[in-house]
Amino acid sequence: MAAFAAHTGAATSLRSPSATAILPSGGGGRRRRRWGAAAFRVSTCSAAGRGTVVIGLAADSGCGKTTFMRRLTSVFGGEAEPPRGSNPDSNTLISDAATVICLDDYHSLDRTGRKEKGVTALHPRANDFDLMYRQVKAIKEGRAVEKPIYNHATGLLDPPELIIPPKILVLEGLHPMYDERVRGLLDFSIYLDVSNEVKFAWKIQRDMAERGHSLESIKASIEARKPDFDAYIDPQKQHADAVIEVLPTRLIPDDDEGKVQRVKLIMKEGVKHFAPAYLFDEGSTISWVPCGRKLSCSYPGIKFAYFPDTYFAREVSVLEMDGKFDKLDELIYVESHLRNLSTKYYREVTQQMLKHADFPGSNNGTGLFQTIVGLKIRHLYEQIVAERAASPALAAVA
Ligand SMILES: Nc1ncnc2c1ncn2[C@@H]1O[C@H](COP(=O)(O)OP(=O)(O)OP(=O)(O)O)[C@@H](O)[C@H]1O
Ligand SMILES: O=C(CO)[C@H](O)[C@H](O)COP(=O)(O)O
Repeated sequence: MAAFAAHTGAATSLRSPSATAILPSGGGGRRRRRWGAAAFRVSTCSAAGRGTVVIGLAADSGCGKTTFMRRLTSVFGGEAEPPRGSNPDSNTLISDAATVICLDDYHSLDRTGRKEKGVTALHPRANDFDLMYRQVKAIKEGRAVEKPIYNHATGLLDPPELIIPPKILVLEGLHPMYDERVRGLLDFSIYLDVSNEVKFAWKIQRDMAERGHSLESIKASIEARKPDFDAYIDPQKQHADAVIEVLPTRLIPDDDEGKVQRVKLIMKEGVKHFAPAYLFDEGSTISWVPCGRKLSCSYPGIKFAYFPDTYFAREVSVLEMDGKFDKLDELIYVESHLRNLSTKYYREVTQQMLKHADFPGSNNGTGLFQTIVGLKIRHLYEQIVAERAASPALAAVA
């Protein structure tokens, strides 16, 4: 418990590991829980010292957040693993530099509570934004917190786990940009915008094949969530610094198989420490078919585009890829035509993609753009650290 004592500091929201605490309400009422030291895992991440850099990743369930997180933590080095020796149903992932927390842990209503009150997990009433704000702020300021755990296996709120401030904290989930106070703590934010058609295809693939759900129940669950998705989740994309949009292909007329996707990386201009990647010539409008002698393409081929645009009245740069790669090692040909990738060495994008060739989306724009955003976040993190090192006053207020 030495590490715990060292990090608790003055956070008023912190509780002693053996104390009784009031947790966010579940099952319709406030619940009292008692927990012991065995429930906690002391993170191997060292405290950031100069303040944690906080990244937000928003998307609906089943839109690829976990896959993106695995790509992102890999860019920083080391495998992301669940906390060791703690709750096996923890949603947290810890790697050398980053800790990823899932915002489902801030559900204030458990599964029964939501059913009783007739709200979905996407509704703000089912989530404790006050606690989310207090805890993210504490971590950003270098103080450990005891974060609740929402157990997806049981649908209950479990005893909390200790989160020690890492160098990089990633908030992944339904609502990282919903609450203005939490949004204000983010150093960078991403929204994964998967179109209904594609979302449906992915859900069917996962929930039917891996979770044994029926087609009807998947359709019903998507329909039931849609009003709250439209009201509370989707609008967050206007606040994101980068949006990865996944759409049906335009290369196959009336495609109904959903195996090929058109993916857009929408990058806000003017974001500190974030210079959008581009194709050939910054600020131009470009359409590029790389298939030919240097890139193998089977039907329906590959088409790239790059252009300036506006998104929610903000200036953005857009990179677009429609189609899929046949041979991932040939990706170097595409990589060598992209600029401002924030790579540290030749072929880094290609290497990252090859390293995770078994991840979903590795042969298309989802994997490529997630990898590029991962590199951009590493660059942003390094810039923030360098800036704080150069200006101790900045570090103090971070
Ligand atoms: N880029 C992709 N291309 C194809 N399928 C994908 C892609 N990303 C995710 N999927 C599919 O969607 C499923 C969900 O992906 P993932 O677990 O990364 O999403 P998630 O947002 O973390 O989901 P949840 O919030 O429900 O845990 C995967 O099992 C996979 O079938
Ligand atoms: O939208 C979700 C985010 O992952 C889940 O549906 C929500 O967290 C509720 O989880 P469960 O369905 O396991 O009770």
